[in-house]
Amino acid sequence: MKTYFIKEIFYTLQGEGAHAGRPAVFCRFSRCNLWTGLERDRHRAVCQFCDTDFVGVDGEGGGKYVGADALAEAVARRWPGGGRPFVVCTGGEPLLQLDETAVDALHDRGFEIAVETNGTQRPPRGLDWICVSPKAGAELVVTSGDELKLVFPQPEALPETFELLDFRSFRLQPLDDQRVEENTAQAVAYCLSNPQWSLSLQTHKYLRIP
Ligand SMILES: C[S@@+](CC[C@H](N)C(=O)[O-])C[C@H]1O[C@@H](n2cnc3c(N)ncnc32)[C@H](O)[C@@H]1O
Ligand SMILES: Nc1nc2[nH]cc(C(=O)O)c2c(=O)[nH]1
Ligand code: SF4
Ligand SMILES: [Mg+2]
Repeated sequence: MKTYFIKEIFYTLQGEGAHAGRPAVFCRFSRCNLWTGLERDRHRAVCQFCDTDFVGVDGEGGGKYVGADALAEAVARRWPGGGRPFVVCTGGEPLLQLDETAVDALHDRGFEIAVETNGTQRPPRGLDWICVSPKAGAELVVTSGDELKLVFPQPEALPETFELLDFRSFRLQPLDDQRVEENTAQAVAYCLSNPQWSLSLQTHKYLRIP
């Protein structure tokens, strides 16, 4: 049986994108192909702006889950009951580990399954919502999906490069770094001039929730 390496599993509101405000269980997979997650490696990573700790399995609800049923049970235990159960698989890069067996196990427990991915790995069949966030310098292999959410600005990944791809919506998410306010103003201006693009705020950071 396959072992899934999970940093943390927690229940909160989806903070970003089209589903912002929706209650969701977050399943954060360990590891990414674009950064080791170690601060000493950040300067030489393909993706240098990551705001997330995805190293190891030591977070709340984290662990090494042996088999898809064990993982899906751990996710299901976090859902309070009622509504349509919703899980957001993120990371790290979830598509390094999330496979069709895990998708089936989550569906068996009634979950609608969303993923947040950097778009460099082919997704398993059956996902209900695919949000791709392209990274400058990383080859994009997922060129269709539900939502394209570009962290902005990335000088080597301009919005124009993506706007003809097969996504149902296009969003700019201001880069959260020391210049987040300028980045946000620039993203607002870009959306106003290019109305194919909408703004995605990381509302959980304003709300101070996980
Ligand atoms: C931590 S990533 C994990 C999923 C996947 N590896 C990816 O990059 O899409 C989750 C989301 O946060 C975004 N993100 C990461 N660091 C960010 C930052 N400093 N500012 C804004 N968004 C950020 C990513 O682009 C992605 O949309
Ligand atoms: N509330 C909340 N919403 C999120 N949407 C995407 C997140 C992520 O880290 O992938 C995230 C997160 O970490 N927290
Ligand atoms: S691809 Fe995603 S998880 Fe990996 S370093 Fe970049 S933002 Fe973080
Ligand atoms: Mg996050």
